[in-house]
Parts: sequence; structure tokens; C-alpha cells
Amino acid sequence: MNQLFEAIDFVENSLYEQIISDIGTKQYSIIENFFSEEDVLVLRQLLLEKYEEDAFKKAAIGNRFEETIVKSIRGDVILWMDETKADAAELLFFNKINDLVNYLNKTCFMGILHKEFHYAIYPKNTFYKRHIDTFQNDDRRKLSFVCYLNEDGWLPENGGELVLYLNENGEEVEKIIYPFPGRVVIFESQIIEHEVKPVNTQRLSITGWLKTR
Ligand SMILES: O=C(O)CCC(=O)C(=O)O
Ligand SMILES: [Fe+2]
Repeated sequence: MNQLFEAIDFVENSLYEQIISDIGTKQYSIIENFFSEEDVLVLRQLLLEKYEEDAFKKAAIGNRFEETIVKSIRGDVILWMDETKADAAELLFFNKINDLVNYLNKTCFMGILHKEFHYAIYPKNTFYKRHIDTFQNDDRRKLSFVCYLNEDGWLPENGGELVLYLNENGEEVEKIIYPFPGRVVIFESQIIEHEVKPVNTQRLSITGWLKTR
């Protein structure tokens, strides 16, 4: 009986269906205005406040001794988000994410049980070299999620484009994505190599991963 209720309760969401179909066919999806202008404004304000509080740590891939190597790979500054301590603006963010996750689990049996998100700032002249988002011996990251919090009027000459390296019929193709505010990019963490090109102007975002187990 419960199952019957759930089936009747289910409302198809065309945006989520588009994401599912994109990921199924090309392993990535770009969604414009996943977050409204208002949402972006509030989240950007919050990110900048936290940055000023100096809460951000230099993004690190290894230990201190590897810092020079790290800098030559990635130059962003990150702060992990904590859903259990989320304020109103962050709750708004997590509510949208959770809604999407529930839909994916219900319709595609994706088995997403965990998630992790961090704010990121790329100061001028920083970048993130070509990489894949799964660590060795850890394949729990299923979908990568990036949401851009830049100001309106972000120009291509500001740099900082996300480049996805796609395989189309055996050929490598570069998909260039500008970090326009409100835009969200979702892609298969285990498959898609990507990089962030050098930025000429501070670049703001939230990045996260939807994980199994
Ligand atoms: O900010 C982006 O566009 C991508 C960031 C990224 O690749 C990462 O943090 O792993
Ligand atoms: Fe990445």
C-alpha cells in the first residue's frame, strides 16, 4: 500500500529529467539558473564574509612538504561546508541539493548516501590543472557538482573557464564552460578529466561531490 502511495505521490521534474538524460548521454550537464539571482547573491555574500574571517585554508592535495607541488597544481582556497551547522542561506543551498539527490535516488537508483561540499575562491592568477575528481583506491565520488557565485557580467576575458575533456568517438574534445553566476555543472567524477584555466579576476564557487557509501 505504501508503495502505491509513493508511486502516486511522485511528480516528474523536467529539470531533473534533463540532468539525468544529459548525464546518461554525455556524462555531464550544464544547468543555467539552478540557483536564482537572489540565491547567488546571498551565497556569495556568505562566502566573502567567511573569506574575510580568514576561515579558508589553502587548498591542499598533500602534506606541507608538498606545498610547492600543490601550488603548481591548484591555487584555490577552500572552506568545507557543514550541513549540521548551516545557516539560513546554506540551508537553502542544501535543500536544493537534497531535493535533487532524492530524485536521483528514486528515479535512477543512484545510491547516493553521502555528499561533501566546499566553498572555493580562485584568487587572480590561480588555476587547477587537468585532473580527475576521484582519488586512488577511493571511487565513492559519483557526481561532481560545481555552482558559480561570481557577480553578474562575468566576462570570458576574466579567464577561469572550466574545461571538460570529453571523448567523442575516440577523439578528445574540449568543452569550455564559463563560470557564469547561478550556473551549475554536474559531471561524472570517475570519468571526466577537467581543469580550471588561470583566472584574471577572483573567481567564486561552491564545489561538491555526491557519493555512494
Ligand atoms: O571550479 C570548477 O569549475 C571546477 C573545480 C574542480 O575541478 C575541483 O575542485 O575539483
Ligand atoms: Fe575537479
